[in-house]
Amino acid sequence: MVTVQDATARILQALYTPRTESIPLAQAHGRVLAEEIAADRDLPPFDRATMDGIAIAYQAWHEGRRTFSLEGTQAAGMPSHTLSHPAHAFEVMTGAVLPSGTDTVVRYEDVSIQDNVATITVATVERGQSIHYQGSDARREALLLEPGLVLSPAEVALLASVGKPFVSVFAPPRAAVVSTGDELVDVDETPLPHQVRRSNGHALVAALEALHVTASLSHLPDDKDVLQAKLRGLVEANDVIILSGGVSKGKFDFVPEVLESLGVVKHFHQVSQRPGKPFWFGASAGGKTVFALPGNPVSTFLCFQRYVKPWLLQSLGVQAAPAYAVLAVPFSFQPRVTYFLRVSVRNEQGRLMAYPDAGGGSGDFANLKNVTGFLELPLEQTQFQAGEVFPYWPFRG
Ligand SMILES: Nc1nc2c(c(=O)[nH]1)N[C@H]1C(S)=C(S)[C@@H](COP(=O)(O)OP(=O)(O)OC[C@H]3O[C@@H](n4cnc5c(N)ncnc54)[C@H](O)[C@@H]3O)O[C@H]1N2
Ligand code: MOO
Ligand SMILES: [Mg+2]
Repeated sequence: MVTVQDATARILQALYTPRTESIPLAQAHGRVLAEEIAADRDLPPFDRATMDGIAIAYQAWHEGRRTFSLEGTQAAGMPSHTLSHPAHAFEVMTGAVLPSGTDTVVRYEDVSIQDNVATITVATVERGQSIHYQGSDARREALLLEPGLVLSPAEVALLASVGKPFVSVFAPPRAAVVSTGDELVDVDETPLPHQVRRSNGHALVAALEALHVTASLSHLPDDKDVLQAKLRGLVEANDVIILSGGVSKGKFDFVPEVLESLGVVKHFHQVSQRPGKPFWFGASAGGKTVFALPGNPVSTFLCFQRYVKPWLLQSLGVQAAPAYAVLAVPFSFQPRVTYFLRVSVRNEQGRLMAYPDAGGGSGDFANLKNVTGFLELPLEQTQFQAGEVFPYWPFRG
């Protein structure tokens, strides 16, 4: 038996090394960047007018000039015009290059124009106003993005602006989800009175999909020989296998011994936690990682969120900040194990307040629909006060 902390440390020592792949920008959202992205030009690439109005030479204003003959219009997308006389001005549009010879933009609202002469109608004009200067956001060749970043729409914009129609991202691992159990039938089957429909595998595949990992799904019986034959092939063909069921003390819980017979070395079996105590974790010499999660549905689900997801993210170099929430009401829990309390978290004036809805044990997965995640209550404590802050493992959003 290991603690949650030991289990976490051992899992995070067994990261896999992802391959990289080049994907179109349109598919980049949510993927993890695998290359450094530098500015290919200054950002912005030229002195850019930020208001529609007129561009003047400030010195003329400073010397008392208020009326300016207009030489023409500098539209966005046109090469820079040049002012021929400091007492003149250009009309200039937002997004246009500042005409050379000018250094200040006065917006239309502060100007009146008649007979091609603009008169400034406000009392103050600052030198350089309403200009977004070349290179003021980033210089050419400046590092903008680093590997390990989960690409949001904001970075998609940046990638587009530096001319990246394709981007290098970390490829997801080849992943297989395997549920086990003779009592379980498929979703589209009608269970006999002693059977139940299997759900864990579907939940795991969906949870992986949310992380851009497409996993195969299979179901195996509680039969040592079948498990051995099928798991051998799955371990060979994948980087990570996530099993559910067959890891506890039952007469038909063959998963750990079968995995070891296939050369998957046990890193731990059993964690001092609830739910999910019978969790088994191992890796093969060939760098294959196996999470054998306890079959009770809430245990399977919790172990994925608490262990598999961080393993995957860290393998991709993602530095995910831990989340915390405030226990909203007192709670007590007796055995000295880490307790993952089901909670519904609400943001109350900027504080994430966690309201327990513990449910009816680790078989009660219907209750997961009421909650937003798990609060990790440490094994050192049995009484937990309202207002105490604990790690929080959300599974929504
Ligand atoms: N003598 C002991 N018995 C048990 C212990 C123990 O320490 N000593 N631990 C209990 C705990 S905690 C858990 S969790 C379960 C884990 O058992 P297994 O990993 O061996 O899982 P199974 O026995 O195969 O199944 C348990 C339970 O979950 C249901 N299940 C499994 N897979 C699915 C699925 N894909 N979809 C829906 N439901 C599933 C299964 O029908 C069982 O009801 O062991 C305790 N026993
Ligand atoms: O993990 Mo078990 O599900 O604690 O009951
Ligand atoms: Mg069992």
